[in-house]
Amino acid sequence: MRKLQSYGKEIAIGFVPVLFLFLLYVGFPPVILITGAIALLALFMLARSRGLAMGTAGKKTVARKPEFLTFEDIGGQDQPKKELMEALNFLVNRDKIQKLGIRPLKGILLTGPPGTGKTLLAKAAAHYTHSAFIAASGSEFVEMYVGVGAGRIRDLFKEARREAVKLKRDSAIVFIDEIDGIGGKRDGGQHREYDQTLNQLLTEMDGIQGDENIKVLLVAATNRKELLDPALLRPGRFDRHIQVDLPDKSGREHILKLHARNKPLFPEVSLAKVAEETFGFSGAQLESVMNEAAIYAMRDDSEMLSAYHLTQAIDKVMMGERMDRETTKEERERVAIHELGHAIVAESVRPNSVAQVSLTPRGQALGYVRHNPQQDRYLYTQAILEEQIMIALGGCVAEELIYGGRSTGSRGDFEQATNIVRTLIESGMSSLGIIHPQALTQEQWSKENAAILNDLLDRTRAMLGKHINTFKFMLSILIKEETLSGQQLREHLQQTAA
Ligand SMILES: Nc1ncnc2c1ncn2[C@@H]1O[C@H](COP(=O)(O)OP(=O)(O)OP(=O)(O)O)[C@@H](O)[C@H]1O
Ligand SMILES: [Zn+2]
Repeated sequence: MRKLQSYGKEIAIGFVPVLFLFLLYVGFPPVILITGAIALLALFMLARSRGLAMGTAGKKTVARKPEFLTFEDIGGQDQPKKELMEALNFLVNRDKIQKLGIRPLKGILLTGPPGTGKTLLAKAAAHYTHSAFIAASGSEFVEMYVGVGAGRIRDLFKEARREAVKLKRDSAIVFIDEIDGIGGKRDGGQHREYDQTLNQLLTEMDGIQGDENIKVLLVAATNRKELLDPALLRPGRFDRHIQVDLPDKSGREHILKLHARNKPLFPEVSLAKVAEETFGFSGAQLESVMNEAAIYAMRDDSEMLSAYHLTQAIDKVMMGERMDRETTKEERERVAIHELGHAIVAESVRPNSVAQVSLTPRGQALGYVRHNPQQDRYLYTQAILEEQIMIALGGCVAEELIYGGRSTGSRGDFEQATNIVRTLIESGMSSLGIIHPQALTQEQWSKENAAILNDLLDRTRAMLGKHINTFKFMLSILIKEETLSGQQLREHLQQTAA
């Protein structure tokens, strides 16, 4: 929208000299023309100072008309939406609030992982409260020169009020994404510039200045609340903290449906199934899945998106684009053994959990195991976490069993394993008992990590040792076919067990 408007302005300005020359040519007296031009210029300047021009608060700041983005356009996130609406009702029912002497709401902080819809929530909040909306990112205020950042904050709030006047609204919402860029913890006068910016923000939030008739509400977002300066978190600053998490299964289905609104799908496509298979995806990733699926459909010259296009898109968003890497025969065999290791452990600890083993290189991975959709979990038991570690270790254990040594292909697996070990320790499920994470010394950590991993490596070795023949048999299929279904794997495991 902004683009179009500013082009319009440029075209209009370009037209002025042409008109001038034309009028001169048809015999208009130059004196009248020049007087006219000066008058026009003066009118233009006046209009500008009245705030009819937009977007003066900072280079990248965007001022927009309240967009028609409503809470209904946001998938899942029922709890954050509810909490946000409750908080916003304070803004809507201002008179009532004042009569009861309730302190007006100053700021709402949205916390959560990237791509979960925090920006969308802020926009919907503007629509819900009939407010003007202005957005900026915390990174825009980090400047080399002292005072520039603070000036930009002042301009931003001024701009918000001006925008509200222009749109005849009595409130404005200022949205600052990545607020940790300005509102991070202050460390003893090191960053003077940074301090001034933050102070300015605090002053604006205290609402000392400005047009009292226009209420400005600050909505900010961060992925890392723990980095924020405590001054921002005090009551009367960000009064409401709303956690925006990754969507659960029904949330994912809702988001997929929203992004499928403008896409033709084959009738057999089940978005519920896609939702099942996209455990852990953010809203932004789900949007990407729908978009990539449409691109695959176009490549196939198909007029509609099929279930296959969606499966390909999920793999792409999860693992990266399919790569045509040149790999040697030895490498492919080792990768096959490694992936079979993950798959056989997975089938042993969680029967029916493997969907597919694949030797297709994608993104960083040379091969991968796709697991069947899991249920969303909110609680993990020690047994589940240990099984997950064993599945991660299965790759390197298989390489040891067949080749007598490991390769660099297990780095990611070890990282995953140690992350889960951390969860075990921090949840009081290790020999250290219940321990505060910050009280854990480096030495304790390394020792406990090694103890847990060695124990689980032993258990994984014992488990895979029984399947040497399965490895050899499945390897030949996998090398030939490039993929192996979970069903094929299960049938073979059953036969050898019998
Ligand atoms: N709940 C949702 N419903 C529908 N679409 C969503 C949802 N969450 C994310 N999206 C999609 O992802 C895009 C990015 O979301 P948004 O910018 O709101 O995320 P964010 O939480 O602000 O992320 P970041 O912290 O990275 O700025 C949206 O434009 C939208 O297409
Ligand atoms: Zn692996």
